[in-house]
Amino acid sequence: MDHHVYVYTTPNGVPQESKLATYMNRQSTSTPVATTNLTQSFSKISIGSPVTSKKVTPQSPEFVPSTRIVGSSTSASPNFFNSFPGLAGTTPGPGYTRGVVDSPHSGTVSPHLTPQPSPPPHAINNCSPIPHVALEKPIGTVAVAAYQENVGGTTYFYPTSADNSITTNDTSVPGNSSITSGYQVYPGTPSHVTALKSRGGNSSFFISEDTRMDILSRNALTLIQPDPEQFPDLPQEVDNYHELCPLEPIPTNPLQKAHLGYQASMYKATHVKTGTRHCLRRIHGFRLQNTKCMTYVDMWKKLIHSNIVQLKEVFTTKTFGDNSMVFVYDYHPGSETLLTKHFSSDQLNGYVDPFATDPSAPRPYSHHKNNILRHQQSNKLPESLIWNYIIQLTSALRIIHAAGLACRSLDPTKIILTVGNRLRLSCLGVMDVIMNDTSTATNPLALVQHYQQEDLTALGKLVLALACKSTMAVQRENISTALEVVNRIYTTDLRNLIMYLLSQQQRRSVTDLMPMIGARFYTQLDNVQSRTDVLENEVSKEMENGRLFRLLVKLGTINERPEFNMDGTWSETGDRYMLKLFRDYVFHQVTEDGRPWIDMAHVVQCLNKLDTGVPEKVCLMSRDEQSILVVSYMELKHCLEQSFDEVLNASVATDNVT
Ligand SMILES: Nc1ncnc2c1ncn2[C@@H]1O[C@H](COP(=O)(O)OP(=O)(O)OP(=O)(O)O)[C@@H](O)[C@H]1O
Repeated sequence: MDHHVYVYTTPNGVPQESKLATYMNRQSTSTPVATTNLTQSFSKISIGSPVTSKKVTPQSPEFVPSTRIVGSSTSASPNFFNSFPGLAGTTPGPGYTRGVVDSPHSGTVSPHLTPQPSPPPHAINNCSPIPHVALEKPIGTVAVAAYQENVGGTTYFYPTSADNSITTNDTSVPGNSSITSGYQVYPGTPSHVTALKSRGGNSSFFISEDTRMDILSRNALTLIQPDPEQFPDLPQEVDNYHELCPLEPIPTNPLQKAHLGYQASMYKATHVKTGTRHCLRRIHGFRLQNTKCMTYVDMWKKLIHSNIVQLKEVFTTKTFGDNSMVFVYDYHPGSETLLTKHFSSDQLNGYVDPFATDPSAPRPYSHHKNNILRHQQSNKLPESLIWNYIIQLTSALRIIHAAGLACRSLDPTKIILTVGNRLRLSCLGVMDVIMNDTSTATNPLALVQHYQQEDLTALGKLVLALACKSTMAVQRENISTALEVVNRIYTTDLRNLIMYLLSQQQRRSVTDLMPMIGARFYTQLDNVQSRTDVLENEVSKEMENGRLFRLLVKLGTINERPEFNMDGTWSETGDRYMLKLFRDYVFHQVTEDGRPWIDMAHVVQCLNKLDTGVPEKVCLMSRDEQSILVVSYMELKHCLEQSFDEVLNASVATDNVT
């Protein structure tokens, strides 16, 4: 059967029952919408294939009768674009403004198009001008009244409106004649980030595998719930928090004291109102005698810094079956303490604390010392890492001391580490409440200053312990050996810093440490900024992906919708029919021998053009390959927005009823 005879038998060239007819009806009845913004913004920049507004006449050289186009597409190997070089690619040539009638047949097979190669990167970036309009708003320019003309028995459809006159886009700075990128698209890894590739950069269009895995595991930890059989005694709700999940085995042995004689346990919990996760540090069996210490709690709550775990609130509760004091902090999933990271004995690697061997054993002292030295030389932490920690710790101490507070818990078990060696002080404010001595002291200021000096001594011990990879190294009897180890295997700067911190003769200050750190600050700053560059690039990729996701949600909401407002053909007619063909064009093309043709660049480019609504035209083929619609992305975008709004409005109306 000759499809074309059937197609063109009706008076206006379109069978009234056809999908195209319903589409054309929409065109003729649609109210032209405001054209100012976009046309103005398009007015200055020319694109590669300007679409002129001249009326097409039968004599026009580019006026190719639709029968030829359709006929070419019916062959086993239609090679549509190749047959008409002027139509190759997604952009029809100049003046190609007609629409070709649709067949009423709705085939189920994908149209056989000769897939075009992936758009080159420069094409992705610069193909079409980008109208700087809010992408979430319906496009405001497409006034698409249909014009039809019968020439020699063939009916041609083409828009008669502003659509055709839109050729340019002024996105440039006044006086600047450069053409900006055609539409929103991820422009590829910036060269300065490519240079950082070895340090975590990534050239894919998706988030890097390392970052993805980090985020995935942190998300999983954030959402993890305890097995109720394993923790039958966990309360359902404690104050404003629920979904409690222990972060460590709950101590059962009363002799197992963690905080000045009090047992302590840690939980992840969810705030009932905000839904945010927090970390609860519970001090078991603690009765608050004096509320004066709450002044310190308020001071701690105000302290915000990238190297401290912020204290959110403190409350007492009997929900655990005792008098417990609970300190609520930010939750940092996947943290591990400095102790577990660097000081735990690692049986697999054969790590044993060299200082732990009994110095009183019947061996010469020098033999023991040589053992330690040999051991440290092969196991030492990189000095750059130790300075990295020093910078972060002093950075935290600086603002703590400046706020008139003291850390009082500078201990490897109270410092947590997360990805990228980020370090945070995790137990702030607890000592001020438990000891409660700052509130009863006659001279609280002097007491705080005393504790600040203790912080600096604790910092010296911590650095020494890190340098020796041993918590035993800071014991009185080991200190001289430990310092000798530092002297032998690290720089004098590190030894001097430790000596300064451990010396009790002078009044020390955290600001005195800054010149000792010296130019290492610059190294740290460089590392942090480089990491920011890499992460910013990851964000920019995901920003584009998120935008495309929203677009796909809209398309998915419309395409193949079984019925809408009791209309079973809604998604197959009118604007939606174009969107269906567009979906086929983007996702369902097949090669000449029928294999699916999958090209991400094609998908991304098409979606980006749709999102922006560029004036560029696209040829959409019906599934039976009998007809072709030539529409602009601008028109497609208009259809998408209008159809989605229809569904959205209906959903709101339904919500109101129910
Ligand atoms: N703010 C936090 N967010 C997430 N996890 C944390 C947070 N603070 C601590 N943790 C984790 O909770 C666990 C217990 O922390 P805690 O401070 O009690 O250390 P600890 O080594 O058990 O010390 P202690 O022996 O004094 O109880 C550790 O694995 C730590 O990484």
